[in-house]
Amino acid sequence: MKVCLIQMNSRDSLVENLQQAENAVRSAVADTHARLVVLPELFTYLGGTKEGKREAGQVFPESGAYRLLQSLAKEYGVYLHGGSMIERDGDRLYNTTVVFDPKGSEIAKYRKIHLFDVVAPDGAVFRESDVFGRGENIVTYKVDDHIVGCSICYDLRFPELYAELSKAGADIIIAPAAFTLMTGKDHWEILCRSRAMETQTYVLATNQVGTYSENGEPRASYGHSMVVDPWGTVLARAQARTGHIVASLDFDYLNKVRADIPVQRHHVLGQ
Ligand SMILES: NC(=O)CCC(=O)C(=O)O
Repeated sequence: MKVCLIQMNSRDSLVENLQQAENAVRSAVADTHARLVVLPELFTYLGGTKEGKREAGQVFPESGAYRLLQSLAKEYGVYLHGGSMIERDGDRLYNTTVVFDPKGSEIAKYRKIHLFDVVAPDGAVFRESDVFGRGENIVTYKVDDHIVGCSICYDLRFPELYAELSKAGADIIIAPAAFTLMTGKDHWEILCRSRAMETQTYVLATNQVGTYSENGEPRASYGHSMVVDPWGTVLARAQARTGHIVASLDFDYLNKVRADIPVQRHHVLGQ
């Protein structure tokens, strides 16, 4: 199965971000003919202000970002994993992934479980829970015969979520992200490779890249989106610029890794 990860530089303009995403999906599909295409976290609106986030909130299924992804999935006949967008449900906002199948039908919706409430060592303050409600459900869906598990960005730091997705049968786990430059340079690759090795799955980690601002403060995302195989090897890696990467997933190889080191059968604690 061919997969394509799109690395974007989203900012605080919904209109410009949707144009950027549409152009990126069109050129990625034309270039790679991938079966599964993945966008990054908050591709519709990143940073900005609390009011801006509320205005950019998308009501499902009628709002623009939802319709755009639906029509692109159908036009190209691909599975489109919509990174995440700001979802508005009544008064509440969520950081939400929506996934469409090649007919343009919604097949999964995942709300980010672990919200990024952190003061980074460089003093940058992130308080996602000031804006977003927390998701409560573990979500998987199927691409052809393969189960795909959903996570978003900070979720990468919580191996118990990945263990649950693995128990649910995931062969692929997807992590759209807006991982910070500051933390990403030290942690991103190690986290992606660790989660892939522990779960013996393909991890598709699609990051934002470049600068934006949040409440007037400068922010930067790390880039370096990557596809990691179940052995922990990086199959494809983006640099620190917008664009896309492609990789072919080999499920015979996945089965071999699981047969060689059968960790899923050897858990004795907490399973
Ligand atoms: N958007 C996020 O969840 C950021 C997570 C992050 O940068 C980290 O270091 O963790």
